[in-house]
Amino acid sequence: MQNIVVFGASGQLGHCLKNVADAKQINNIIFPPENEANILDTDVLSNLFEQYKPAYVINCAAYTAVDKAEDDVDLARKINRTGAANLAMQCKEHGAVLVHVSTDFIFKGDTPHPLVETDIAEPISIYGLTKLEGEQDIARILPQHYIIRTSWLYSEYGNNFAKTMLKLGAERDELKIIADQVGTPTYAIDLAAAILDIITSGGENFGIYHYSNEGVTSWYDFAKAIFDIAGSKVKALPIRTNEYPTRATRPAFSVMDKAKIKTTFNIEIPYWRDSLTVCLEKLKAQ
Ligand SMILES: NC(=O)C1=CN([C@@H]2O[C@H](COP(=O)(O)OP(=O)(O)OC[C@H]3O[C@@H](n4cnc5c(N)ncnc54)[C@H](OP(=O)(O)O)[C@@H]3O)[C@@H](O)[C@H]2O)C=CC1
Ligand SMILES: Cc1cn([C@H]2C[C@H](O)[C@@H](COP(=O)(O)OP(=O)(O)O[C@H]3O[C@@H](C)C(=O)[C@@H](O)[C@H]3O)O2)c(=O)[nH]c1=O
Repeated sequence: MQNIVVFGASGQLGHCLKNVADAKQINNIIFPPENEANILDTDVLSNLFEQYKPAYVINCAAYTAVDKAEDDVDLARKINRTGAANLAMQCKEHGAVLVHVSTDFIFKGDTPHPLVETDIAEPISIYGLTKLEGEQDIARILPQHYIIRTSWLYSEYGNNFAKTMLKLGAERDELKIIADQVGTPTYAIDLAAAILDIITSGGENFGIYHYSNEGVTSWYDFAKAIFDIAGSKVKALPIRTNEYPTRATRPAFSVMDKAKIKTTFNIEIPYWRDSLTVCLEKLKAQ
């Protein structure tokens, strides 16, 4: 099999891809460090594509600070839109397939049903808008793409809600957590495994796919599960969105329908609480 190159290798999902690729003994996968693989530097990209001649490129590089993006629009757009477009152009020139990771935050969050890939995207934050622009540029430039929208990523790596809850839970007696934003957490290790399964299947079912863990929850219930499984004594109090003001607005409902990815690639998706248990066990063992 030809080379796979991962951009954004030091981030949360990049780490998980490395972990899963090692476990699956996939050896033809390259993880160049960010300082040697800036997706905004087209000369650097050109050299990397010449050097590794990838058949597949996985883009995990992104501006993911949702609140900060509201005041840092130019940089968020550069990384989430221009960076994604740069990779698509390089892929087009060098005959590579691009696997790009996107987000549930491209949706407004007001549908009465789990979101399917063809539902209208209507972002309500700068992060969501710039991620959508990235998707649209890729689709325009490169038909050979997989855009995988995921939600509420967490793992033992990087910064994420699960690790924040464990940290705050150890410092405080009680925590107020939003209970009226509903979605599905995704263990980044499960997503990494799904991405590598799609690539190694070698098919050409290009397009947009939704992937999260199975089930539905709120941030409050997610936090409660984290505390229960970890044995934390902290008291979690459910609150409404307006009781926890944030710079960016987040979707109230961003549960995604995964039928397309499951049937196309024959993927089995774990239930969110089962995967959370696995992750918390790994964190405990660290
Ligand atoms: N985290 C989440 O909850 C969710 C994430 N997603 C999407 O999943 C993908 C992976 O997210 P996740 O791993 O959590 O994100 P992280 O923030 O952990 O990782 C993003 C990585 O991108 C790197 N990066 C930023 N700018 C550039 C650049 N110009 N060139 C190369 N690399 C760059 C960052 O490096 P540095 O740290 O040095 O800036 C970082 O290593 C992203 O596309 C994100 O939008 C989707 C849904 C949920
Ligand atoms: C820390 C904290 C957060 N919250 C709320 C705020 C917010 O609505 C929700 C999650 O907060 P966070 O800031 O950790 O997560 P956030 O950065 O909003 O997570 C999002 O990240 C981007 C990258 C995505 O693509 C999304 O899918 C989603 O995972 O929990 C509380 O209610 N109480 C708290 O103590």
